[in-house]
Amino acid sequence: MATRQDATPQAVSTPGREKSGDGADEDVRHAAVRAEQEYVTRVYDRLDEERAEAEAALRAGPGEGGGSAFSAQVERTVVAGERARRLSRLNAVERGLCFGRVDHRPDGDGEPGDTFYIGRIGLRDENREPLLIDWRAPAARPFYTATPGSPGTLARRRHLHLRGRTVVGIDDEVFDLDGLSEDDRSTLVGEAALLATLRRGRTGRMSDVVATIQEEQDQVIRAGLPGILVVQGGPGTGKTVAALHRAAYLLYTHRDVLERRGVLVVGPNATFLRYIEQVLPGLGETDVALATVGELFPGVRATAAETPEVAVLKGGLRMAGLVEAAVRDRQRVPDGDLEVESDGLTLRVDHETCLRVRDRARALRAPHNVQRRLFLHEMLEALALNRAEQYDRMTDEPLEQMARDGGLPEWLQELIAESADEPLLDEADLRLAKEALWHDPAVRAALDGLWPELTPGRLLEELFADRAAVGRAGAAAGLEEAECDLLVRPPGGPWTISDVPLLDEAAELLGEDDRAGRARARAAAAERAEEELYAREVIQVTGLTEVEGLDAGLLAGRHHDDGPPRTTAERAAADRTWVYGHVIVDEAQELSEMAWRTVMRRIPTRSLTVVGDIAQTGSPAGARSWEQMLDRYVTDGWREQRLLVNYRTPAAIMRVAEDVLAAVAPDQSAPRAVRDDGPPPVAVRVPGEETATRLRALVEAELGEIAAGTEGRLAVITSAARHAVARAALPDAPAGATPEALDSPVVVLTCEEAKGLEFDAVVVVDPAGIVAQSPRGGQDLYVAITRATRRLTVVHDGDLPPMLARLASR
Ligand SMILES: Nc1ncnc2c1ncn2[C@@H]1O[C@H](COP(=O)(O)OP(=O)(O)OP(=O)(O)O)[C@@H](O)[C@H]1O
Repeated sequence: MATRQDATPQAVSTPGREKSGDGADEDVRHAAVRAEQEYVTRVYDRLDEERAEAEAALRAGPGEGGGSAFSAQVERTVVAGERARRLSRLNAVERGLCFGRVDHRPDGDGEPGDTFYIGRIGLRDENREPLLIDWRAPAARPFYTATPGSPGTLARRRHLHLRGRTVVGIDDEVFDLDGLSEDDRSTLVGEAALLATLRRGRTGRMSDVVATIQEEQDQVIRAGLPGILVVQGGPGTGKTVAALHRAAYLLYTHRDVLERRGVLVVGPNATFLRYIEQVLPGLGETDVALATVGELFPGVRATAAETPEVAVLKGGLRMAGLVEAAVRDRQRVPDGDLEVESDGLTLRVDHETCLRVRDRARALRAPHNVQRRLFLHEMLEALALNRAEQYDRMTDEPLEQMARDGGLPEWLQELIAESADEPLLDEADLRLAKEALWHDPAVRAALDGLWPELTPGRLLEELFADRAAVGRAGAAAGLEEAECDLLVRPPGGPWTISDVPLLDEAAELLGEDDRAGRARARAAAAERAEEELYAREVIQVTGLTEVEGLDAGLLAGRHHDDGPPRTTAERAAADRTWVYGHVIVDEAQELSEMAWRTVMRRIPTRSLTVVGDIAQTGSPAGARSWEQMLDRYVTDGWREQRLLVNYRTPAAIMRVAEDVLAAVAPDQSAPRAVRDDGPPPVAVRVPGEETATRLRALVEAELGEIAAGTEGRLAVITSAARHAVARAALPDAPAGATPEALDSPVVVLTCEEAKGLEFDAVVVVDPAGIVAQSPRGGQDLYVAITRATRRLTVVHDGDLPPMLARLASR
């Protein structure tokens, strides 16, 4: 495990050279920057050439090639897609293209050591010599892993700071002074690259940290693909950032598998996904599907939450039993015989036969909608036979009477006796009879009533609207009566996040209904034609537009609202049964047991990265331990990697957070803060009736502090009780998980909505209310406090909760 020293690079400078302001030192710095500028200019020139080549290739279109018309079409589509993706990657890496350099020690034979430049993508010069090493390549690894204690073969690591294409600073860490050439030794400069990065103002979007990845994070990023890797770490330890870099790294190293199967990142809410979505293109990757749990069921976008009681109930594993029982409850037999009026006859199937047919259908190891086909066939057969018997009787009875009365000639009597042993209907007659019955609305309604074709939506909607049905299924699943009451609701309401795993469960048990199957077949047929069209569009768009102006989203096909899906990620997101190559779950502590079932269905290979912090669990249905959630899915366990250093929150604020954590989860420990800057956090007592005016003034003042010369962001994080007051006080600030929330200088959020985000200044309103509303007594307050990167103010009415005693009052 990395120590703090391991995780924080130590700037080592040549004695006498580290002080700025020294004229000789400035000369050295300028000379070094000039030399690096020359190299960086070469790298950008190469990038421009590659872009021009990629653009020209896309414009020219693929060659004719041999093969059938269809295979040529497929080939053209694939080639155009590849080229479009390449161009989109080249466009996405413009900012900070080259950010590092490593100098290896000379080898034993006195040969000078290798020097490599590290960047967002790999580039080669015209002689195919490496100009820039992709950050994910093995040759780049020492850039991230070398520490003063174990430098490996590195003599020096250099960070390059770029503004646009200009080198504006360099920062050296020397591991072996003797390993550097005389020239290199004379141009050493030092500056803390990491801390400089961490002090940047927040922009409302997460940025990548590819230039300053720390050793313990690097272990997460480059861990092997198979199995479950749990990344447990306190707030601000870079879990999200490491997980996203891991997605990019895995796509680079296992491209063959992952490009075909895709990578899914599951996040806590839509705002969070917007917050992180820019990171991957910056890392040269665009092939990742992002979704919340509420979006894992295609066609549903659930955002509404349940009350805590219902969320706990619907999140528990007993719901799997409930859904199963609800499905069985829709496989019925009449209390007595089945009787259906058809064509003037009362057709009848006796109760025993109904039971037998139902049991035979149930015994089929198939989902409900498939079992239904067997049920229908056998019931139609029973009805057809009954109808034939009735017709038979109608003709036979008068004849028999006539025979008894002696009114039939002998030859006719013999014929009747001979036909008595023959089946009433031969195979062809039976088929026709079943078909005819199936077209009779009365028969169809009767059979549909016994074993309906169900969609997951219909099953659950009808279940929750029917207290008696909930009671029957609930009893089978071990629910109390009061719990059944909680589940009942009128039909027609929106799906909630907790419903999504139940819909998924139902879909598994129901199987595809015919309509969905037909729609899918149509979509598949349309898809081929559409892909061809897409390729043509891309070429056309490129022909018409400057390459810089191309929408990377379009080229990558990530987001568009019309037409069938285009990329692997999009196809995967539209297909409930899609099996991903790897799944990353962020803020994973929030997932319920039922949500885990849904996620695990998407990844039967169990190649997962699970990222979270048990100490931050806010959802009442969320995890109390990783064992609770994961053990049942693996036989040979899972690996855990802990991140222990907080890169976000300054030490003074973290001390307050530690007190909160000690009070609410004494068994958990907070991460160590790497930053020790910023003013001390404060508490401001504001009587309830003055909250609106004072909050407005306070926010103004805070904005003045953080926005000076930067693009600072501020969040007001409130208890549910004070949310409306805060919104009224700040009418111009967006509230909640809206798209504008990330772009606005001020936003009003609940603790739940603030999950995973960060802001330069945080104003926490009503800490006592937040503690009271946390299902486990204060985790929400811990989350709220640790969103701050620079300033924290806590606004309270009555007494401060004792866990905040450390705050200075203002
Ligand atoms: N190696 C690094 N270099 C620069 N910045 C970093 C590094 N690691 C993390 N950070 C920054 O620290 C902040 C916190 O990172 P991140 O959001 O990934 O943490 P987290 O562990 O997911 O936090 P939480 O659990 O609170 O959501 C981000 O601004 C991130 O860019």
